[in-house]
This record gives sequence, C-alpha cells and structure tokens, in this order.
Amino acid sequence: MATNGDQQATPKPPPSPSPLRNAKFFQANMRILVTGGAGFIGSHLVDKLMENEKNEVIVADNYFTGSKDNLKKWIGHPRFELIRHDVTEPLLIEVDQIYHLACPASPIFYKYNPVKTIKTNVIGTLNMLGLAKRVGARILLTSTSEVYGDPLIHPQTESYWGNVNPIGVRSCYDEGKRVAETLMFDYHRQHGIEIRIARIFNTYGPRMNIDDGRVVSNFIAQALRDDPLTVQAPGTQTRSFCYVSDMVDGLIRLMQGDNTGPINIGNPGEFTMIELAENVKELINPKVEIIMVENTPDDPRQRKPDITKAKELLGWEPKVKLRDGLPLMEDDFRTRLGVPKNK
Ligand SMILES: NC(=O)c1ccc[n+]([C@@H]2O[C@H](COP(=O)([O-])OP(=O)(O)OC[C@H]3O[C@@H](n4cnc5c(N)ncnc54)[C@H](O)[C@@H]3O)[C@@H](O)[C@H]2O)c1
Ligand SMILES: O=C(O)[C@H]1O[C@H](OP(=O)(O)OP(=O)(O)OC[C@H]2O[C@@H](n3ccc(=O)[nH]c3=O)[C@H](O)[C@@H]2O)[C@H](O)[C@@H](O)[C@@H]1O
Repeated sequence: MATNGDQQATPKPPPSPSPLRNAKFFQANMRILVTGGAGFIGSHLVDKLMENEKNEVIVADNYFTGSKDNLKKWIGHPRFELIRHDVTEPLLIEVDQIYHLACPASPIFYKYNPVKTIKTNVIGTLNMLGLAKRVGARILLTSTSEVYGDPLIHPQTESYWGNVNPIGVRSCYDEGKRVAETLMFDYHRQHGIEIRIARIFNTYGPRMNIDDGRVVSNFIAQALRDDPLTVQAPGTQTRSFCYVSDMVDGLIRLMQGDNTGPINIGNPGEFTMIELAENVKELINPKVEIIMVENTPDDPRQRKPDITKAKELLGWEPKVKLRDGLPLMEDDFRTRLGVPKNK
C-alpha cells in the first residue's frame, strides 16, 4: 500500500489492472497517457518515456498552450499516438498509467479564461480519475507550489497547508489545483485508485513558448531581442528554478515508486527576480537594460521547496544549476528566434 500523504486511507484494494498485464504468452507494452503532452514539460516527459521500447505513449491535448511542433519527432512512430482532446470532456481509452498535466501553466494564459482554467483543473481531473478508475490505471497529477499561495513558512514543506486567496485572480489556478489534489485523495480513499501527486516548483528549459509570459522565458527572449528585462516590482520576490530534465526525472520516479505524495519537486536554489535578471544579463547580453515594471495582484513573495521527502522517498535531487541551465535554454531560443550567437 502506498505511503506518505494517505495515512487516513481505507484498505480498499485498487481496481484491477487490464487483464493484458497478466497475459502469459504476450506481455503487451505499457500504455501511458500524457494529458497536456504537447506542452513544455509534457513534451520532454514524452521524449523520456519514448526512450523505453516497452512504452506506448498517447498524448491528449487541446493545443491551448501546447503545439504539435513539440512532438514532431514522434508523429508517425508506431508506439506514439496524438489525440486532439479537451480533458473537460470524458476520454474513453485503455491505458495503464496516466500522467495528468493538462492545464495552462503561465499566469498570463491561466488568467486569460479563468472559468476554463478551473474547469480544466476540476472537471478535467474528475474525467481523468474516472478513466483511471474504469481501467485500473495509476494516475499522477502535476500540482504546483502555488497550492502554498503566498507562503508564510519558508522553505515550503508538504505539510504546510498554504496561504491562498480563494477569490483572487490567481485562484482559478491555485484553488483549482487544490481541488484537483482533493479529488485525487478522495478517489484514492473511496475507490482505491493508485495516485501520485507532484508539487512542481518553477520549471524552465528549451521549448517554453517564446511569448509564454513566465519570467525565465521573458528574460531570455528580451535579452536576445535587446529589449529591457522587465523585473516586476519589487524584484525582491524569490523563486527557485528547476531545469526540465531534472523535473522529468522526478516525475517518472514518483510514478514508478510507492509514495502517493504530495511531494515537492523543484530546485531549492533560491533567487530574487533582480538576481535572475542580473544572471541573464551577464550570461546572455551584458549590454541589455534592466527595468522595474508594475506587478500583478497576489504575486507570491517567496518560494523555495523543501525537498527532503523527494530525496528520501524518491532518491531524487536536481542536478542542473541555474547558471548551467540558462545557456541550454538560450541556445534553443536563439535557434527559434533566428539570433546567432556571434551577433
Ligand atoms: N512549468 C512550471 O513551472 C510548472 C510549475 C508548477 C506546475 N506545473 C504544472 O505542470 C503542467 C505542465 O505545465 P507546462 O509548464 O508544461 O505548461 P504548458 O502550458 O506548456 O502545457 C500545458 C499543456 O496542457 C494543454 N492543455 C491546457 N488545457 C487543456 C485542456 N483543457 N485539455 C487538454 N489539454 C489542455 C496545453 O495545450 C499544453 O499543451 C501543468 O499542469 C502545470 O500546472 C508547471
Ligand atoms: O512553479 C509554480 O508552482 C508556478 O510558478 C509559476 O508562477 P509564477 O512563479 O508566478 O511564475 P512567473 O510568471 O514566471 O513569475 C515569477 C516571478 O517573476 C516575476 N516576473 C515575471 C515576468 C516578468 O517579465 N518579470 C518578472 O519579474 C513575477 O512577478 C514573479 O514574481 C508558473 O507559471 C505556474 O504554472 C506554476 O504553477
């Protein structure tokens, strides 16, 4: 029985996996659904899962913030399938594992249609849990450090219940993810579903949308375009940035391990937004200007994961430091923006 956040779990057994898993003569591939697999983290996760020849990967995505381009190397591959699908509608397929990532992640995009964002988090997660229940699949939810809101304890441990504004402009996302976590545990206790919950902290890397609006992609694109780096006031707010390959490694370990979570997955290296801008300036364009601009409501003032649980329970910790990850993302942005290195 999985351990960690499920101390109150009843001993209800999980639904049976597909009879294919017990077949004597033909061991079918593991069929893995990745919702939101055309997005930034999802497409890197798909790359990693496809490396294993025993995996078949099915992506379901509505392309709101993701793109087929992120998956182009897999389109047509016999172990890969891409479905245009909105998770707010039921999905009837046969799978063994579900990585449930579908949800816009950049504040600009999740605030664009907040009602849709909360439907994606609540109805979308209900639909994926319903699917997990019918086919006996294990399901992993990519939750977020935003469940801690503007945290009053620092660094954030999984036992902290958070400081979230329930009626603010970010609530569609952070309260949406909190309800999604609740649904996961209710399905686990009531129906025995095998669940995994990752609380992801700010992740960056190649393939982020150039105009995604999140801070690392903004600063790198601005530096390459010779536009001022826009630090939102006061600039002393902190974030901890995790490189995407580390994140994918953590998610797969969580899915394959015995712990339900929630488990923080992030890089504890903490930077103010002014420090981040200075790093980008130094590494990418020493001539670029740094300016202070207005912030948006409810911006968390500090954020840093306590990753003791991830270390102990998953044997995971991040390997890529910010100053090593930024140049890798710079190369990708240069290619996509058509800005050569020696400009
Ligand atoms: N990147 C981060 O720093 C971060 C931090 C915390 C949590 N997360 C979570 O990780 C997941 C992936 O984030 P990302 O950074 O790759 O974001 P992303 O926006 O690049 O990817 C999200 C994907 O979900 C798809 N999607 C959105 N709504 C959908 C719907 N209703 N039906 C089907 N598909 C839908 C999008 O088209 C996109 O491909 C999200 O659940 C996000 O909340 C990300
Ligand atoms: O990791 C998380 O848990 C969450 O982090 C992010 O939310 P946020 O930290 O607000 O991400 P950004 O929009 O990148 O902002 C980070 C900080 O940079 C600042 N910022 C942003 C953009 C910019 O141009 N300049 C700037 O200074 C913001 O004010 C904020 O303080 C993600 O977008 C969420 O999807 C994710 O769930």
